[in-house]
Amino acid sequence: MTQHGEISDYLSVHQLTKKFGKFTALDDISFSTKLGEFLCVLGPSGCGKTTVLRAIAGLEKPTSGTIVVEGRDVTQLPVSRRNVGIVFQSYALFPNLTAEDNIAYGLKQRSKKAKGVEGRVTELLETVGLSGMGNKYPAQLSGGQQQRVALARAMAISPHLLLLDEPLSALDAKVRIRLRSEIRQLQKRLGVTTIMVTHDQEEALTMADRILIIDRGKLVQMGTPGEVYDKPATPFVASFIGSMNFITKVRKMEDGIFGVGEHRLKISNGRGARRVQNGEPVMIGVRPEDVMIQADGGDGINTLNTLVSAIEYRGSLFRLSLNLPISGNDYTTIDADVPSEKVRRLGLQENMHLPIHLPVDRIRVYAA
Ligand SMILES: Nc1ncnc2c1ncn2[C@@H]1O[C@H](COP(=O)(O)OP(=O)(O)OP(=O)(O)O)[C@@H](O)[C@H]1O
Repeated sequence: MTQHGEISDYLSVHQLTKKFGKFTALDDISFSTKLGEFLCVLGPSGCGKTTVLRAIAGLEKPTSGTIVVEGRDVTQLPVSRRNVGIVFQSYALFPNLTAEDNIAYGLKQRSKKAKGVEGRVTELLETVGLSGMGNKYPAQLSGGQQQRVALARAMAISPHLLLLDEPLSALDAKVRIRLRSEIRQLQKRLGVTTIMVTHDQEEALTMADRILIIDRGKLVQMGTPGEVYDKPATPFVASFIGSMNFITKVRKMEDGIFGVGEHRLKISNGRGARRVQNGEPVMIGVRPEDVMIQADGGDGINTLNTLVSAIEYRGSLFRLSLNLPISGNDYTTIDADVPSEKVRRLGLQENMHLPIHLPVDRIRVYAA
């Protein structure tokens, strides 16, 4: 490791802080990306995602911290000297220029020679699947087509870094899903290192090599989609990506054994469980799809008796709300996602008693 990350890192952001007056929008953010990687910056509205992207682009001057690209400190460089392609949420095309001219705009700015521009534009139109549509104006194109033009325009200058700020959020669901895979395939083919901002967890899970999760200006976790989903570092990450049941007032009894009222749960799930001391209060989390209904077995370990309080139809599955008595009149609610076929086969209904099983390796432990 060097001061600014691994030598092999393509981009590294080091202790990036951005203040707007007294308000800290980004607080000491450090991360790096490899060449050709697709990184998603994910978080709720106002958490600082766009500010991260703008700082990398050179549109926002950091209060402190450094941004290094290919070993070169670019923190003080203007956007024009950073070799980045940017696509924003709103298509931001010039309405009075055709698709072709929009794409050619950056090329012509860079080089006075018009030679070669035409060929490059034709190639880019083909790349984004708009061959033959170059002479249309933005108003004559659908939202998805306009965003493809914006993408072609960003890529026209062959940027080393592609920055996408919620490029799909203005599009309808079907187009969005199609463009997701188109952008990802294109990015892989061109091998351009890409950072995309999104507030859509599904978009991040399906597109990213790695996801960076920001909560109120702080980087809370960075990992592959599988890592952040299976091992969410904090309760915030756990409930922001997918859903998670939390059971509070849990105490560690001994290594691997936790007490919830009169119940004893066996938990073997990595560091979270080992870090806490015996007797310490903790909170545990289990995803609804990991709650097994008794018919799934479990040999009596982590078996809890619940009462079905509600059943909600969700198409391929049902979400069951289950009341779990903790002690005395105290109870907690656990959601379980059960395939529809199984709910029908077992004849599950409201007010039924239902034993459930919590798999030892699917329970997360968090500080109370
Ligand atoms: N120029 C500015 N002046 C003052 N405050 C700003 C400025 N730009 C951003 N902020 C504030 O910084 C915080 C982070 O803004 P940012 O746009 O990065 O959030 P975001 O995560 O991209 O949100 P969204 O998903 O809603 O676009 C917000 O609270 C915002 O109000």
